[in-house]
Amino acid sequence: MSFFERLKTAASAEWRAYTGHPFTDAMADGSLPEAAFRHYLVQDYLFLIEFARAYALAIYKSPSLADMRESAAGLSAILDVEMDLHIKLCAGWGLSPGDLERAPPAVEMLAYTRYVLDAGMRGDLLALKVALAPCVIGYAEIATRLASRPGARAATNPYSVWISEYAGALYQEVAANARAQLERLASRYATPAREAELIAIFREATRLEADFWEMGWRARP
Ligand SMILES: Cc1ncc(C[n+]2csc(CCO)c2C)c(N)n1
Repeated sequence: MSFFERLKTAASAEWRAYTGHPFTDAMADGSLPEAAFRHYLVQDYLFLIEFARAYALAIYKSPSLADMRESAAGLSAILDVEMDLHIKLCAGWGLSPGDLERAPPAVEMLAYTRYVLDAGMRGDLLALKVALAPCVIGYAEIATRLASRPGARAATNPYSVWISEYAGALYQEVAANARAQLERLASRYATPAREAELIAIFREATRLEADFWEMGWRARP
């Protein structure tokens, strides 16, 4: 079994709660109230700013130039691609990038981003990439599942743009690269003695991802 499969198996209850959250199903069938999605997306913009810092930390923590380039590509995927989706969608509600940056941060956003940054600061690159894995690999898995639902990508679904973005080739490749890098790092730096610590980081980050959906889900009118 691959390293990532072992992490997922060890955190299977948390992984299921995250990747199968009702928020995601409601995006697929278009029934998610706009207010819930809007709250999620504004907080996700703040989340991406902090995650950009986590990728910058990963560049710093990289033992090799190849690892550095890998994290630099992730950083650019956030700053140059992913945030554009948020800016475009929020512009439709009359929100400017400045409005988004000034939004009051939710505790779920703070808890998750602080956790990942802290895991990265006290640990090595592998620990940081394990903390980032639920985010990068999870969204690719969720979007692929949602895109396979009938009507999910139809123009009548207000969430088709979001689904198509993460189910699209670009993000699928970002996730595949992240997964391959995780396997490479694990083969070099994971030892049986470290496995419990790495599983604990993965489980906690996955739980905080589910809490992030839950934050949006609670914002339903
Ligand atoms: C709560 C939350 N979790 C995951 C992602 C997805 N994501 C964040 S950074 C990144 C990698 C490079 O773009 C990806 C796929 C998100 N947007 N919000």
